Amino acid sequence: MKDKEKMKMRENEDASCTYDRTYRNRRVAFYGEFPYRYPGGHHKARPIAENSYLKGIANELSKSHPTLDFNSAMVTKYDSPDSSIPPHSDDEECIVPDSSIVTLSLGAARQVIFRRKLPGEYKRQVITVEHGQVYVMSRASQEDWDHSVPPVKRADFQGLRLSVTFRLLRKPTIAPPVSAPPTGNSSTSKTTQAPIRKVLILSDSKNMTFDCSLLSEPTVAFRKNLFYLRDLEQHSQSIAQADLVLISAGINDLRHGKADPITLHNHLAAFTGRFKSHFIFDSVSPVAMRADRFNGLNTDISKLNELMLEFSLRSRNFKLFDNLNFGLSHLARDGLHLNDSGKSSLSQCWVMCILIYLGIRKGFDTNSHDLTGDYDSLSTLRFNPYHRSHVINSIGNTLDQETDLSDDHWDGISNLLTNGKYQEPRHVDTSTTEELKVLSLNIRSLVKNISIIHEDITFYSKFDVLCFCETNCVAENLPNGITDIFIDGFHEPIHQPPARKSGKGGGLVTYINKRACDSQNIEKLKVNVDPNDYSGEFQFLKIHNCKGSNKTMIIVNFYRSPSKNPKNFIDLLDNIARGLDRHSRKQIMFFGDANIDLIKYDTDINGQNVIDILAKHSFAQLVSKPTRITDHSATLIDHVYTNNIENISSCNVLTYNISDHLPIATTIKVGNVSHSRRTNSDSYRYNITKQETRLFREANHQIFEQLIQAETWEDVLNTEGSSSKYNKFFEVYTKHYNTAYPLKSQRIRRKFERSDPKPWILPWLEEACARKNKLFHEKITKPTSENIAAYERHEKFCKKHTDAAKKRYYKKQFEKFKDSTKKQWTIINGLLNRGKKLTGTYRLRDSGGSFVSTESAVAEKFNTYFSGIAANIKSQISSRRTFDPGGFNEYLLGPSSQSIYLSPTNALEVNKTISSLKNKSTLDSKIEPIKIANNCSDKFSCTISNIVNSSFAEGIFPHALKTAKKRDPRDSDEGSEDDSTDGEDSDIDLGHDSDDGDD
Ligand SMILES: O=C(O)CCC(=O)C(=O)O
Ligand SMILES: [Fe+2]
Repeated sequence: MKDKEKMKMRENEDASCTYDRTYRNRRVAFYGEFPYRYPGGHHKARPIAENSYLKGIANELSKSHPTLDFNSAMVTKYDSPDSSIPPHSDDEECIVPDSSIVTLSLGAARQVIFRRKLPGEYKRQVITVEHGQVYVMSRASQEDWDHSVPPVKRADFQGLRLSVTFRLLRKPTIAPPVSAPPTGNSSTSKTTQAPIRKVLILSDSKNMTFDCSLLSEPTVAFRKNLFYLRDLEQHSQSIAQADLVLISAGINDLRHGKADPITLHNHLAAFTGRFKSHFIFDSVSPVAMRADRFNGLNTDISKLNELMLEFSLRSRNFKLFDNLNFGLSHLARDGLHLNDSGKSSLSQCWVMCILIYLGIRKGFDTNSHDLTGDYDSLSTLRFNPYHRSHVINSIGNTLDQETDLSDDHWDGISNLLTNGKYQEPRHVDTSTTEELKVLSLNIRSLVKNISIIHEDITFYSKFDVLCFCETNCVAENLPNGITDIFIDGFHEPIHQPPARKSGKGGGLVTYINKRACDSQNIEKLKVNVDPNDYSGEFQFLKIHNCKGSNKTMIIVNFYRSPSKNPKNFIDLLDNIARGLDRHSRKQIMFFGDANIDLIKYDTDINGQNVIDILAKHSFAQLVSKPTRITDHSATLIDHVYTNNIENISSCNVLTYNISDHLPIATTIKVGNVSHSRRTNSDSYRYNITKQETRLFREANHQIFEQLIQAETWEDVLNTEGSSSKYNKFFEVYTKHYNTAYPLKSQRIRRKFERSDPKPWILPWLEEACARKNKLFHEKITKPTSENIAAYERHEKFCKKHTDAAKKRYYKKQFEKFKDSTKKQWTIINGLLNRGKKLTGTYRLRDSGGSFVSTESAVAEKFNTYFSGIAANIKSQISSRRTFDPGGFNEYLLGPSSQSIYLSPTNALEVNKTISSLKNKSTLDSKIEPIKIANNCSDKFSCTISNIVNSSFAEGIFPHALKTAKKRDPRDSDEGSEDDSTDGEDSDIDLGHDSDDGDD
C-alpha cells in the first residue's frame, strides 16, 4: 500500500468511516457482504465499496496476495491509552473454516497478545505491530488461541491506532446462530428473526453501570435494585415478563437481616419455582477478614453458595453462577463493598454470564485466565504466579523470551509453592549436616524479644541462620553492647543499625550457628549498593564451607520500610541482582520484608515488578502464604528469593507467635560434603537431651569423701615429671569421682517438657503453653471465630499464670537470699538476661577499660601484648640510660615491678585457692563438682602442691592444663576425642561476666 494512501486514511478516518458500534474503549466500523455477529456485537451487511479507502486497501491486498480471499473488513479505532480489545477468539461459525483472518495495523504501534488457551498448555506470545504491518491468523487456530490488544499506560501511549481486519464470511442460511435459550419460547428460535431476550438484573450493587450494549441486539436488559432477597416478591411482575433474571444479592440478608442460609435458600427455591423465567444467581462473594473478624459472615456466605449450587443442580430454571473471580482486590476499604474495579469486573461478569446463558458465548473454560484466585478463606490464599495457568503469567512470558530455563524449572517452583504450608514450630526438624536451615522473621524489636529467644533456644537452635529484620536495635546503645543480643550456640551476630538515625523502624541482625561454619568462614560481601541509598536496607554475607561442604552460600538479609518508595527499592534490587550475576554459580538467598503484598500480585504493579525483575535474574520467590495476619488483613510481605530452586527442600511459614509477622523456615540442601575434612557439624549438633546424668546426694558425697580419705596418692607422688604427675592425679581423682557419682540414665521427658525448663514453669503450665501454641497454629490455618476466640482465651490464661509463677519464683529466691547482695545481683542479672553464660564468647578489658569481645579482637590484644613485651622493656631501659650508664645489666638486676618470680606453694595455699573457687559459685547446679572438691580438698592439697612445685622446678606447665578447658568433670570420661575443635568451645573465661555488679 502506498504511504500516501495510508496517511490519507489516517487523516480522514473519521470523515470516511462510519462507525456502527461503540464499545467502552474502542469504536468499530464494519463493511461486508454478509452480516457479522460475535459475542457482544452484531453488524448488518454493508458494501466495502462504500468506503473508498478500504476498497483501495482491499484491492491492493487481493492483488499482492491472490490466495487470500475475504468479503468483509472491520475497522477498529484505538484512540486512548485504555482503548483495548479483551482476550477473545474469532471463532464464530460464520467465518469460513479454512480461511485466514488478516489484520492490517495503521498508526501507533500496539501490542497484540496471543495466549494458548487449552487447559494445561498455557503459553503466551506478545507481538508489537507497527504502522503498515500485517498479521495473519488462521480461522482454525482460533480454537486453541485467543488474542487481545491490551490497554497501555498513559505514559506509553503513542497515539491513535486503527486496525483493519479482513475475514471471509459465510452467507447466513438460517437465523443467526444463537442457540435456543431453554425457555418456553425455544420453539420460535429457528425462525429467521431471532427472538428478543428480555433480561432483568436484580442487584444490590448501587451505582453500578451495566453496559447493556455489550449484549447483542436481540437482547434487552433492564435492572432494578434489590436490597434484600426476601423482597423478591416486590418485583414479581417484572420477573414474570423476563426471559432471564439475574439475581445478585444476598449479602444484606445475611448481614443486616440476620437471615440464616437455609431459610434464604428455601425462600429462593420456592419463589423461583413459581416462574417460567430462568434465573441465574450470582454467588455471594466473601468479604475481607477486616469486615468479618470472627468469620461468621464468610461462613454463612459459603454455606449459602453451597446450598444454591446444590439447588442449581436439581432445578429446572435456576443456575448458580459461581463468581470465583471476586477477591479482596475488588473490595473497597471497608472490605465489604465493591470498589470501582470490582464494579466494572462485576458488570463484565454479568455480561458474560448472560451471554453464556443465552448460548451466544461458550461457557467458561474451567481453566479460564479471566478468573483469578479464590479468596474465600485464608487457607486458600496463595501466591503462585509461576503456575502456568496463572492469569498474569508474565513469568511465562519472561520464560519464552528472555531466559532459556525450561518449563520444568518453573513447574519446580510452582510445585514448591504449592507444597508450602503453615507449620507448627514443634514440627520443624533440627537441620541435618546436609542442609542449611534458615529462619527469617520481621521481629519488630530484637531487644524486646531477646529474652523470648533465650527461653525458646531449643527452637532457634534448630536453625543454622537467623535473619531478623526490623530489629530496631543499635548495639552500641545497649547497656552491655552487642553482648546483650548474643544467642547461645551462635557466632557473634552481624548487626546493622536501622538506616534512620532514631534507631527506629528498621535494622538487620543475622546470626549464624556455630555448627554452620567457623567464624572465619563468615565474610561480608561487597556489592554495588550505595550506602547512602536508603530505598531499602541490606546485609550481604558469604558463608564459606557451609556445613562442612565445599560450598559458599550468599545470604542477603533485607528490609524495606513502608515509607520508602517501592519503585526505587525494586530498581535497587534489580541493580543488586545484576551485581550478583557473577556469583550465579553459588546459591544466593534473599530473606526479608519487602512490604509488598504478593497476595495482591494480580492487581499490584509493585508485586508484579518485583517478581518479574528478579525472575529476569533467575530468582524465584518461595513463600506462598500470608506471613502477616491481623484481625483485618492477611498479607504476604515477607519474601524469600533464590537463584537455584533445585537445592530448596522446603519453604514454610511457621505458626510461631513472637511479633506481628510469622517466621519463615527455608531449608536449603548443601549436600556434597567434602569428606577430606571432618565436619564439625555433628559435634555442634544441639544436644537437647543428655541421656545420662549424675546424682549429687548426701550419700554420694559420703562415698566420695571416704574414697578420697583412703587415697594415699602414692601413684601420683611416685610418677616422674609434672605433666605425667598431673595426668595421674586427674586419673585417680576421676576414678573416685565416677565411683561416687556414677552416671545414671535420665528419666524420659514428659510430652511437652522443655529441654531447657524455666524453674518457674510447672508441668501443667508447660502443657497449657503447648496447647496455646497449637491453638495459634489453628487460628492461623483455620481462622474461624471459635478458633480465634479459643486461642485468645488460652493465651491470656497462659500469660497470666506464667507471669504469676515467675513472680512467685523470684519472690521466693529473693527471700532465700535476702542476706546476700551478690546472689541477689545474680538473680537480677538473670532476670535481665545479663551475665548469662555465653559459650564461646570472650570479653577482655583493655588497659583503657573498654571491652573487646570478638575472638579476633581478643587474639589481637594478646598478640600485641606478648609481642610487645621485649620492646617495652627495651624502651624502659633506653629511657633510663640517660641517667643510668649501667644500662640493662643494672636494670635487670634491680627490683622491677615488671618482673615476675615463682615461689613454691604449699598445701595451705592450695586449700585456700580451692576454697576461693567457691566465691565464683552461682545458682547454677553445675557448680556441684567444685563444692565437692572443696569439701575434701585438705585430703589432696598436698598432692597438688607437689605437682605444682615440680612443675615450677622443671619450668614445665602440665600439658593437660594448656588447653585450659573449663570442663565439667562429669564429662571427663568422654575422653579427648575432640582436640580438633580449635577452641570453638574452649572457654578460657576472660572475665566476661565481670558485670555481675559487685565482683
Ligand atoms: O486490532 C487488532 O489488532 C485486533 C482486532 C481484533 O482482534 C478483532 O477485531 O477481532
Ligand atoms: Fe479478533
